[in-house]
Order: sequence, then structure tokens, then C-alpha cells
Amino acid sequence: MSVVILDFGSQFTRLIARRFRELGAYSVILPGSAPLDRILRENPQGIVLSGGPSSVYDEAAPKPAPGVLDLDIPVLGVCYGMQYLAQQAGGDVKRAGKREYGKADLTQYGGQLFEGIQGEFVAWMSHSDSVTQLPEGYEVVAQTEDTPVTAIENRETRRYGVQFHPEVVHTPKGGQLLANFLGICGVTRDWTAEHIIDELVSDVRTQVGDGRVLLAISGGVDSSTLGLLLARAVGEKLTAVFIDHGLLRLGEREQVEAALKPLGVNLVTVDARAEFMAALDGVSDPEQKRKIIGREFIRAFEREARAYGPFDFLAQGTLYPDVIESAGGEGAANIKSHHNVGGLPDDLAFKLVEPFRTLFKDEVREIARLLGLPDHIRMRHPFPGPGLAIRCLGAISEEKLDILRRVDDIFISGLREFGLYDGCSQALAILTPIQSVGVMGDERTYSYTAALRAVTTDDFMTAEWARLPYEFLATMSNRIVNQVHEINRVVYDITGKPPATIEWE
Ligand SMILES: Nc1ncnc2c1ncn2[C@@H]1O[C@H](COP(=O)(O)OP(=O)(O)OP(=O)(O)O)[C@@H](O)[C@H]1O
Ligand SMILES: O=c1[nH]c(=O)c2[nH+]cn([C@@H]3O[C@H](COP(=O)(O)O)[C@@H](O)[C@H]3O)c2[nH]1
Ligand SMILES: NC(=O)CC[C@H](N)C(=O)O
Ligand SMILES: [Mg+2]
Repeated sequence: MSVVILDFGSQFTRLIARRFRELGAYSVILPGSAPLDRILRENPQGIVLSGGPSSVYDEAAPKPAPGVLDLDIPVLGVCYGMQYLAQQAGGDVKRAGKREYGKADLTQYGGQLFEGIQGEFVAWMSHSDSVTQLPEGYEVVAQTEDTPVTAIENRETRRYGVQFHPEVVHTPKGGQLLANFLGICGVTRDWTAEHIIDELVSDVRTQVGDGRVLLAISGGVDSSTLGLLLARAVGEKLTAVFIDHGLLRLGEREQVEAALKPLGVNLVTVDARAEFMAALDGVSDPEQKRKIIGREFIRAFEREARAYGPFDFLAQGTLYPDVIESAGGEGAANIKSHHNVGGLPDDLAFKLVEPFRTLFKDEVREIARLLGLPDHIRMRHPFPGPGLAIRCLGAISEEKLDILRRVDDIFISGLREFGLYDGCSQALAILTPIQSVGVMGDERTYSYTAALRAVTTDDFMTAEWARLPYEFLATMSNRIVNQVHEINRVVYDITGKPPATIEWE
């Protein structure tokens, strides 16, 4: 039993599934045009029609397959989905005089979807079309100042629509609304992280069969958790490979080896420092750096496959944000090529095993907890595969990496010492190419500027800059300038994501 989410190209479709997972309900995302028999195979108790960039009155507007809306189960249309429901039932949709983007307050609401919800309701909007004429049998159950038809329902046919996005965190009471929809569908909410693990294990077994798997492991949360999952799924057929590309932090190689040993994975460490440094020599463009790193990772895995292989499969701890930022979503833009997705070379000879490809970091952490990953790995801040190369802006050199390593170590150790590490989701130091004038010991200096960045976030798709105490920042600035003589200026990044991203390249 499940809820089927039909995807019409919204950026947020995965978030609908994620909210259902949080509510303990199992859901499946299928393409908007999935045929009826494909949908029926999922035994749906309800259907969600997602948002999307099209307008329902466009010639080529995507539609659910014939028969889908004739099923006698509840249907919730979100944004484009609601507009489609309204149009299909005989209502009308037009480009509205007033578009709504961002937060809007519902001026009134009621009805089944809003049952039990009280007080103000902030709804996150992203639309330029509106339902201008209600179809027969429907009533309006919510309004905003600009949009008279913000939510609709037809109790008899159990068709519901919302113009806003209940699935995003900026609609704080959206979870309750989605829970109400699950209630209307009669969904039993017993889908847990244990179920997800069982399902992932069985999917991996089906995919891998008798094949052998090379696991790309970094000592980070995602690949370490994947190590435990794969050990359960394929056992002996697994070899974990950790690449030291010369872009790691101070002492990281030894720390990772020590941390992974007790997990019982069969670990091989590869020294590929010379290859990475040679390939990155003189390269300053961020995308080019990322592509080269993606390629060099694969070349290093291929070399190991010749030594320890053959391997049919390459397993990576890829998460959904890596995919969507690398333009892996329906119509999504390429923000940056993550080395493990957009940075992969075209001639990849391995088949990829990426069980976490649809999940977010906090969900992987929950899986990690159940699989018994120690907390010091589970709660570690993420560290990107391209490592210090994308934090040393412009062309890298051994000298610059060494400077950055020392700055990073002071900052991260400082966060731990002051008890601030766990309060941030990720912290990093950046070595900028800016040189500026300073005065130290009565001497003129002309040295580099280091930037510090710390953010808070759940899913790494959006983030706030962390409000670290001034005293702490002052101490960090002091220590860095005193201990790293190549730095004479320290700045703190006070930009969120969006508009910035977490890494600087
Ligand atoms: N040094 C490395 N050696 C081998 N594989 C790596 C290395 N760095 C990254 N990878 C691979 O790339 C994937 C993506 O890296 P990413 O940093 O997003 O995940 P992670 O390192 O597992 O977890 P975290 O996000 O907590 O750092 C990893 O899951 C891993 O499969
Ligand atoms: O393994 C990785 N390979 C990459 O190429 C990569 N680029 C960014 N990141 C990490 O992804 C999260 C979001 O980062 P951005 O806001 O900079 O896009 C943050 O946690 C980043 O550290 C990467 N991780
Ligand atoms: N986010 C959406 O689903 C948008 C639907 C439609 N394109 C509109 O602008 O109204
Ligand atoms: Mg990492």
C-alpha cells in the first residue's frame, strides 16, 4: 500500500515523498505520465499530483494517463496539480493578474485538509497561474489576499487541491496538512527507517546479484553508512577504497583509517596525490577543477580494480542534493558539478550503486543510527569529495593547500574546544587569492585573506550562516593570524544559501 506521487517537474517533488516518510507513510514517485497499470502496481491508497513549470492551458501541458483520475481514491493536487484538477473537472485556469512567490498568509481556511489546524497559516507560493472558475462540485476552502482560490475540495469525489506548497519547510503547518491527506486516504503510518533499510538492502541485492562491488569510501557520513548497508547486503563481495588525493585535511588520512577499522569493512587506502596534483596543475576554473577531480577519482578506482578486481559495480554515497545541483532533476539547472555525479567521466566502465540517491543527509543519519555507526562519524560535518581543492580558490599549489590545512585545523579544533561544533551543520575555511596590506610587529605585511564559514541546515539544500559568538570569532582570528604567518586578515562569511552556496567553488 502506498501513496503515488506523480511528478510534473516540480523542484519539490522529492520533498513531498520526504514529508510522507517523516509521517511514517510509504510513497512512490512516478513520472507524471505513468500509465494506469504502472500506478496500480503500487496499490495506491491516494495520489498526489505535483507542481510543475508548465501551465495547464499550454498545448503540451503534461497530464496524468487516461483513467488515473477516474480511480476511486483520494487525489491531492499541489499547485500545477491543483490547477490540472480544476481544469479537468470543468473549471478554468488563467494567468493571474497578481503572481505570488514566497510567503503568503491564508486569510481564511477550513475543510478536511485543514482539520485540526489552528492559528495563522503561512503558505509558501510559487505560481503565476490561478484557478479563475471553480468546477462543479468543488468548494473553495482557503484564500489569500491575492488568490481567491488557494485551496479547493470536492468531498464527494475526494479531490483536493492546494495552490501553495505544503511540502516545503517555509509552510510550517504543511506537514499537518499532508498528514490530514494521509488520514483521508486511510494510510497506516507505520513506514519507518527500518523498513527503508530492508528495502534498500533488498534493492542492492537485486541489482548486484553475484557481482563484486568497489565502495568509494571517504570516512564521511554517507559512504560510511553505505559501507554498513552494503556489508549487510552483499557481505564478502565488497572492497572499500579510500583515496588520499592530497586534498584532505590535517591528519585526515590517519583519522579515517582509524575510524573505519572497527567497522570491519575491507579497506584499501590509495595514495593518488601525485596524479591529482598533476591533473590540477594551473587549473583555476571551479567547474573544470570539479570535472578533473571527478575523472581522477574514477581513474584511481580503475587502477584499484585492475589490482584487486575485477569489479562490476562502483558504490558511492551520493545523496539527492548532489544529484539535483548537478542538474540531475527534471529541468533543473547545473549549479555545480558534484564530483560523484556531474563530474563523472563519460567513459565510466562501472555500474553505479547509489542507494541513497533519493535521500537527504538527515535521513542517512537516521539510517546510520539504526545500523550502529558510531556518533563521531555519524554527526561529522560533511566534507566534499574534491576536498580542499574547492576551498583554495583559483589554481591550487602545495603551498596554498598547506596554508589552508593549518587555518582549517585551527577553526575546526576551535569549534570543538568551545563546544560549538555540534551546533553548526558544516564549517569550513577558505583560502582566498586576495592579498592585502597589514602591519605585524611594526612591519608591513602583504599576505593572504582567509575566510571562515559556518552554516546551519537540515538538508543542505538551503542554509543559514551560523551566528557564532563574536568572542569565538575574535579568538579564531587571533589564533589564525598568529599561527599561520601567510595570513594577515580573516573574514567571516555572512551569506545564506541561497543566494550563495555552502562551498565557495
Ligand atoms: N577520498 C575519497 N575516497 C573515496 N571515495 C570518496 C572520497 N571522497 C568522496 N568519495 C565518494 O564520493 C561520495 C560523495 O562524497 P560526499 O562528501 O558527498 O559524501 P561522504 O564523504 O560519504 O559524506 P559527507 O557528506 O559526510 O562528507 C562519497 O559518499 C564517496 O562515495
Ligand atoms: O562530495 C561532494 N562532492 C562535491 O563535488 C561537492 N560539492 C559540494 N559538496 C557538499 O554538498 C553540500 C552542498 O554544497 P553547496 O551548497 O556548496 O553546493 C555541502 O555539504 C558541500 O560540502 C560536495 N560534496
Ligand atoms: N509551482 C507550480 O506548480 C507552478 C504552476 C504553474 N506553472 C503556475 O505558474 O502557476
Ligand atoms: Mg565527504
